[in-house]
Amino acid sequence: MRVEHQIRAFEQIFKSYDGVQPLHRFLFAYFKKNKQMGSSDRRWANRYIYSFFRLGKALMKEDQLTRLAIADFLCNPTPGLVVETTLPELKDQTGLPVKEKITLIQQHFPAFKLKEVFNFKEQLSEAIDELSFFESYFTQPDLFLRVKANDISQLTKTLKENGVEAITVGPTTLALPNGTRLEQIIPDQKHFQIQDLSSQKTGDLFDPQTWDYWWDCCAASGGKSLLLHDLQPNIQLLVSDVRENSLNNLDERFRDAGLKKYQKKVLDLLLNNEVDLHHYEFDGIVLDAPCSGSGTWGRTPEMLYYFDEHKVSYFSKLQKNIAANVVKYLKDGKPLIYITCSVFKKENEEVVSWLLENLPLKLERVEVIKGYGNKADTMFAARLIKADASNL
Ligand SMILES: C[S@@+](CC[C@H](N)C(=O)[O-])C[C@H]1O[C@@H](n2cnc3c(N)ncnc32)[C@H](O)[C@@H]1O
Repeated sequence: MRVEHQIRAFEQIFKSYDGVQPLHRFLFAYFKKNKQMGSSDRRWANRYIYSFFRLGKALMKEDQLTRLAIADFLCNPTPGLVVETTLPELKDQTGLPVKEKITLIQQHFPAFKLKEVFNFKEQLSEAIDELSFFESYFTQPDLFLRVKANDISQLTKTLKENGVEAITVGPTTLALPNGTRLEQIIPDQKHFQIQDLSSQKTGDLFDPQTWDYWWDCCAASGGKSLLLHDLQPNIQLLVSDVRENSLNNLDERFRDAGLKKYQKKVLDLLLNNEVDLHHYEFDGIVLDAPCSGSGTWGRTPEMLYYFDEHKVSYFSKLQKNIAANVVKYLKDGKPLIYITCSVFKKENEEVVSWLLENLPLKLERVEVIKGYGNKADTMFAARLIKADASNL
């Protein structure tokens, strides 16, 4: 029977996946190896495994098939065969809003606790509304584009002609349904950047001035540098990262965006970099720090199941050490922009408190950028100004 076939495919994937690599990468290799799976098999397997992880650790005492049916019910507006056969009493309710579906699940399964979807003891950052945040896991986040204001209407039109409804969420931001195959519609991606809405909003704290010299010190492939450059094209930039291969992807993106004045270095910011940096003094530093990524798990829900909470303390220590090593290259009176895509207090407010206590910094602005109401990631950003230590 078809439903049994779907369930077997789901079970085999679940059994062979151990959470070590990102699920999308694992599935890519898995489908390549299991060529007997047709496109419909792959689509259903994808839907089931992602929905399953979105349930986090809720109702762990229920059997796996019941949990799969509950997850599929909560995450999808149309019924799958698993819901039809395992929870037939709910199969006509799949089109209801998520909130109402949660209430139905609570009625059928009184042991269901929303907070077990995000089952971590670490405290969340204070500004986060827990229930809305937990609920957001049942909705797949959107795909966001950052577009030049002049290009937004043409891009919206092209997308529409190709059957994609883009929503304008700001003067330079479009939201698209996740899974939109952009590269097939617009192969030349020179006129926009794929960047989450909350990540775009971190730019509100940058405020770069003409001819400033900024350092994007954990640059990866340069998302924040491109944002800086769009805010103020006349700046000079140093971009660095510990991973050389991530920096390799950046040249083409920068060229396409017209970002020419930059220097690139591979630097491990846990080490002493005096030899490389002794003559540098920056007008601004963006520290987009390595973190748990817990604000982005709506896109990688496997983490709700596999994340090892002990890593939060590890990241917190790393963040403090990196910050301490970069602040010495900042001019007095100039900003350090500390950013994480974490929702944990230990990586956010607690790191900022530590920075204020231990480094010559004053807090100018701090914000939890809540993406859960906008189908976006949740991020944390603080703007800290370097003060002459004698004035503190
Ligand atoms: C959150 S990601 C940066 C994302 C990037 N800024 C963007 O906008 O796409 C954090 C980066 O920190 C880098 N990183 C981790 N440990 C580091 C270290 N010890 N020194 C320098 N960079 C490090 C990682 O390689 C990773 O690329």
